[in-house]
Amino acid sequence: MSERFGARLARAITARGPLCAGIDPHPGLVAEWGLPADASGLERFALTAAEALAEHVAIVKPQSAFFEAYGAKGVAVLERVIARCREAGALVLLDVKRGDIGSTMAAYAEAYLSEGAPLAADAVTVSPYLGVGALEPAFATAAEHGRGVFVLARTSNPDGRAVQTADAGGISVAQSIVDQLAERNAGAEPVGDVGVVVGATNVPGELRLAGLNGPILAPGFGAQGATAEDLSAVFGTALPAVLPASSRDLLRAGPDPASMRERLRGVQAELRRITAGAPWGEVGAGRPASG
Ligand SMILES: O=c1ccn([C@@H]2O[C@H](COP(=O)(O)O)[C@@H](O)[C@H]2O)c(=O)[nH]1
Repeated sequence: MSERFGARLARAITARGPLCAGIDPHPGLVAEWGLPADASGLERFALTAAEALAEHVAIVKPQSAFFEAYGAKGVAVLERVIARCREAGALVLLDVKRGDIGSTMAAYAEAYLSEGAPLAADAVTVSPYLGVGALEPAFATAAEHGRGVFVLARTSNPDGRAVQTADAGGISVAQSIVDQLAERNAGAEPVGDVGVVVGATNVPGELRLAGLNGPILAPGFGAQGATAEDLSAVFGTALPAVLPASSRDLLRAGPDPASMRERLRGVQAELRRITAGAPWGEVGAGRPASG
């Protein structure tokens, strides 16, 4: 069996910091970069971003939707972007937000998490709307191949609030997802292989995350308005397990790679300031994690 994802992630973050750089080739950004609205423009955009950023971050998150929009050619570009990021020593978290009944989930797991699959990444995002149990094939395939899974819990968009904060027997739906995943990660060192997605735009104190023993992907940082201070406030003592994710804020500095790297360095400096050198992954067990 390959080395576990949680161990690989912790090592990468210790070397390069916790920022997760997103590659989201929004059509508007592709146009702003002066590139054509076709698969060749998509490829120039995504590979330029990968070359500028991937060497300097622990983890890169391509957003699959923007590649799928170009059909088979776009998916072929995505394969090349995954390969390029991994060559640069970054882990790749493919943002696909898949979720289905278990038998279909097994096919998604093969597509994204099995060895040798054309779109295999180091980790993927999944949706628990069909039940955390339905995601079992993804957890199993990920574990078998040293890969990870990030489950949506409390997303960064305002529309997520109603369903995710609904009552699930005395706790919120989001908290029940976190708690179920915490059981899976129990005892893993330095952290488990199953993470959650919790937006940096959320209200401090809404979730108890300290017991998760897994990584927390925090989109909403940057273009959606959350700042480094918000990360501190929202995640509290769980901050050492957080991977702040930022896409447009970095990509808007392009197409010049040096300008993108300069923006990246600025964001990384901000993150060092709020984490004050605390080792990544060491969350105070049993303490309230946020708020
Ligand atoms: O709750 C969520 C889950 C995923 N995302 C994704 O993250 C990036 C954010 O991009 P920015 O440009 O930094 O806003 C994007 O791919 C989303 O699909 C999220 O925003 N919130």
